[in-house]
Amino acid sequence: MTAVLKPSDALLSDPHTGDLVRCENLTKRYGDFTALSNCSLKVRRGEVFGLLGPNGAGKTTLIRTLLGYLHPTSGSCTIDGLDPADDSVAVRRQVAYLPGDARLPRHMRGKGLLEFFAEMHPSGDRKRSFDVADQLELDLSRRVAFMSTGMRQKLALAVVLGPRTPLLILDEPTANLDPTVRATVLDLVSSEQTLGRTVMFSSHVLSEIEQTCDRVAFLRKGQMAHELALEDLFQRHRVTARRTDAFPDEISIPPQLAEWIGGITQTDDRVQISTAGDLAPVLPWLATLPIEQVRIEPLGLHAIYQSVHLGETLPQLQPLAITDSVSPASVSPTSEGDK
Ligand SMILES: Nc1ncnc2c1ncn2[C@@H]1O[C@H](COP(=O)(O)OP(=O)(O)OP(=O)(O)O)[C@@H](O)[C@H]1O
Repeated sequence: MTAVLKPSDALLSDPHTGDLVRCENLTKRYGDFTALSNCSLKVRRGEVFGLLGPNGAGKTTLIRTLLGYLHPTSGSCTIDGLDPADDSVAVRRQVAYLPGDARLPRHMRGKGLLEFFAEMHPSGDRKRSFDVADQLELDLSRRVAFMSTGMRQKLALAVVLGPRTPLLILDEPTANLDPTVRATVLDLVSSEQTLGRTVMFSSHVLSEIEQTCDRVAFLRKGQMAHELALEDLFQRHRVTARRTDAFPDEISIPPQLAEWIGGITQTDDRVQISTAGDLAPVLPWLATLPIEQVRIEPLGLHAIYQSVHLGETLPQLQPLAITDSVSPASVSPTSEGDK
């Protein structure tokens, strides 16, 4: 399903360019517990930015600090140059926010609720909210109390996608939704970008981030562990092949390919090579290796996520050594150029 919002609906003739969101060394402690530690981040205008991280990594804390619901322990953040700690009302005018645990008045019917929120928000737009509800095939005649969890999520999305704010922050927008509706929500997110809005969203579903985002940040234990442009990810591949008997214990990477080839990992019967960048210069070299049953696959966010989760530090633009599918104990000899 495709969203029907038209570019003519755009409010966003924002003359500014550059970063809409900035965090600098943001730290948030709850008592003795550090939920965010020295996080720095920039979200450019007009991009869809994904926040990834395991449960408890600090995603919601970061989002709520950006909105001024929480005050940083140290460091700073701004939205459109405004500091939410000083000017949270002005910041919230710029942002439509879908919390992970959106609570809606249970006694209201869907229709009345959308009208109410459209009137409440300075940039509210009743028609857009109703359009979104329609695309999500939501029955607005029901009371919130009698809606299923997924229906309430749809209603919350219709509330949040209505106002014409420059920034949209969605905390797990597709939680509790079936696969068809998830796809519609991702289409809606992409439409918002077409309309010129900047979108930040968190999700545990890596394929959604891959499909929708321009850049992604990985939070791990409150720290900004890695940032990645998806364009860069799509240039990374993993070559897996069976070693023939002629395969040497060590192979050397031709110097002219050094910037394309990352880790080489070998087990008894197979070899795995990670690449970054255009495959064209690498293929002729691969063809000279004594290997067979060659498989080349895009690296994918999952492999990166696993590496970040395991605490590896990944270089931004250099080739990656991803070893998630090979037990380090079984690797022999361990790689050349491996991290
Ligand atoms: N009010 C609070 N008081 C104390 N600790 C808190 C509070 N809110 C969050 N935390 C802790 O801060 C850490 C980060 O929580 P946060 O909700 O930001 O994580 P998250 O990445 O959004 O997780 P999830 O993916 O599970 O939603 C967690 O360890 C959590 O227990």
